[in-house]
Amino acid sequence: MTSEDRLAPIRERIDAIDAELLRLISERADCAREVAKIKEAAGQTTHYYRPEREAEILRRIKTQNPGPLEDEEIARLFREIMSACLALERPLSVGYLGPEGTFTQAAALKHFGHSVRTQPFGTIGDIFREVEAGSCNFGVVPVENSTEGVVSHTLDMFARSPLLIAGEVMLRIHHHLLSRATEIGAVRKVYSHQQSLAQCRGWLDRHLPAAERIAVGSNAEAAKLAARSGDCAAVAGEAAAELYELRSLAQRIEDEPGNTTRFLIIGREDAPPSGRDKTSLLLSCRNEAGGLHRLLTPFAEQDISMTRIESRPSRQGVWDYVFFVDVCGHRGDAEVSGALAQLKTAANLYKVLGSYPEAVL
Ligand SMILES: C=C(O[C@@H]1C=C(C(=O)O)C=C[C@H]1O)C(=O)O
Repeated sequence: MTSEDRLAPIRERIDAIDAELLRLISERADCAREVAKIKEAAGQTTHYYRPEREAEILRRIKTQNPGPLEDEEIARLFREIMSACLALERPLSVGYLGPEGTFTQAAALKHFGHSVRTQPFGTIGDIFREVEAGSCNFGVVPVENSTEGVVSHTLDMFARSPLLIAGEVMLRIHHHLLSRATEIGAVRKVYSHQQSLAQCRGWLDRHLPAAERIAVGSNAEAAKLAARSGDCAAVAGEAAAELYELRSLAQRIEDEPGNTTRFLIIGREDAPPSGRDKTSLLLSCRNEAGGLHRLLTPFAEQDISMTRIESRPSRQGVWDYVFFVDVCGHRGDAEVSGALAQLKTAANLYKVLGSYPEAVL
């Protein structure tokens, strides 16, 4: 039997499976449409997106996955199916820190899938404003260990904004050397955001010791500049390569291979409980011995783990600080709401920034 003979029946099976998949996906889309009708009748007209429900579905898919596809891979496929089903009614509009090709755009698509309408904005402040005004349903902003260097700006915006956090996204950041040049030796200038240059310093020292390094506003901006001249390169992500038609001369050039950036989804409301949630808070205490310790004691007493604490100058007094705190659990959970009630009376400043599902993908 030739290999063609052996392939034929397997291909027939694949065709039959595809037909079945198509039928099932269409049936699923019909169900999502029914859900939308019911939500519409109940007066939910701005959007039908339910972050906690999507997180539950993705978690379940991952635990039920029989293989051979990886959990992450199968979840990504279902992510796209849900995104397409949701867009049937009205695609969500999602603002992100642009220009096109930034890691923030990649984070937006990872979280919402490719059927949303993404819209680039020049600054984090613009994204907050557009979501507040209702011209975008959600916004995506980098917050921790960011490659775009805007962590503190995002935190400071929360102090002033009524917006809430509706989700988080973790994105592995891989940097590539992108250029119109055909070989690394031809590169005289390297553009990138200063944090990306810093994250690839070792590689650049070894492979391009003589090239000038130029810091610009974003990696996408760097790719745009690199596209203008044959002896320039950008350190940027894969999306920028495609967008600006650049060759990837070296891949994954970051010095730390585990490099991950965390992004937040901001909206006019946060998310109902999904079973595995986080709550973010903005707090400050009196500037006295043991002040922070007393402030955080309710979490310890209720056995609530804190996943992050970040301090920022309050801008009100020279030595006053505000703290951005993330804890495990939803503000509606008994332990968390008990701790928050105690905290509220002890804190100078107390603001819940939102409860939302832990990142699944
Ligand atoms: C179908 C629903 O609406 C949307 C679509 C979902 C899906 O395709 O599974 C899940 C949650 C919502 O974002 C729902 O609320 O169940």
